[in-house]
Amino acid sequence: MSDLKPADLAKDAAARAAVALVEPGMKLGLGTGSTASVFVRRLAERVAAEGLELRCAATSKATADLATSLGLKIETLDELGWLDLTIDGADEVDPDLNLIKGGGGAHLREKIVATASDRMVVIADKMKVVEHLGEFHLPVEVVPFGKEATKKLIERVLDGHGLAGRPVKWRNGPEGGPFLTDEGNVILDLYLGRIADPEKLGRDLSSIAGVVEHGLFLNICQLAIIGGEDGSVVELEREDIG
Ligand SMILES: O=C[C@H](O)[C@H](O)[C@H](O)COP(=O)(O)O
Repeated sequence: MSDLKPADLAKDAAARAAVALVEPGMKLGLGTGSTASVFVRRLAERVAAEGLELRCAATSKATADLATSLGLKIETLDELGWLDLTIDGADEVDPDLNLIKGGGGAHLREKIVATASDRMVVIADKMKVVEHLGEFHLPVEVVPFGKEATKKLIERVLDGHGLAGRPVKWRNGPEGGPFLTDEGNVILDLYLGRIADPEKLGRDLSSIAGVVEHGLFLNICQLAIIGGEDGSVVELEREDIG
């Protein structure tokens, strides 16, 4: 991967460090997005070079397609049952290793896979590390049926969090129509700014019937590998916190 742009070097540094965590025989969850894709490429290189025996589940059709094209065999999460390790990217990482995910709309499957794993490790470039979650929009996956009523209920939740009037926008797909997730749902992006109480916001959003899943990943990630453009990596562990 000598043709990497400088901005991708940080992702590659984090991905390479994550590949070193993979052990023979592991059941592995593969994340979604540009950083997770670099990891999948590096993993495929190691598997080819070492003949590593692994079993992998993907968090999206896109990742499954990429992995398969690189010679990795993808099985369903149900076939694997439980995973040893999931490696994924993130849109924001806070000092407690809480995350915003779903910039690519894959956070539902990503959360199912991450929480069915003994360990979730996030790989990211330095730009993703924030003091407080919320500068990146918060994606919420919503069932299409009655979506405008669900939007009203979400706005009511935001009022209760002192976030009244913050923009909320249905995400569009590449063709201009609504973005559809792998599960056939739509995404409402919440442009909130600083989220003062992510735990409560997450609970309140999850209590709405039409909400399938939000992009707050709280107390799920155990390790964040943060890459720098100079190829350096910094590891932040959950045990280090507090
Ligand atoms: O839905 C997408 C995922 O949550 C991604 O892992 C996240 O958006 C980060 O993506 P990227 O590595 O492309 O910045």
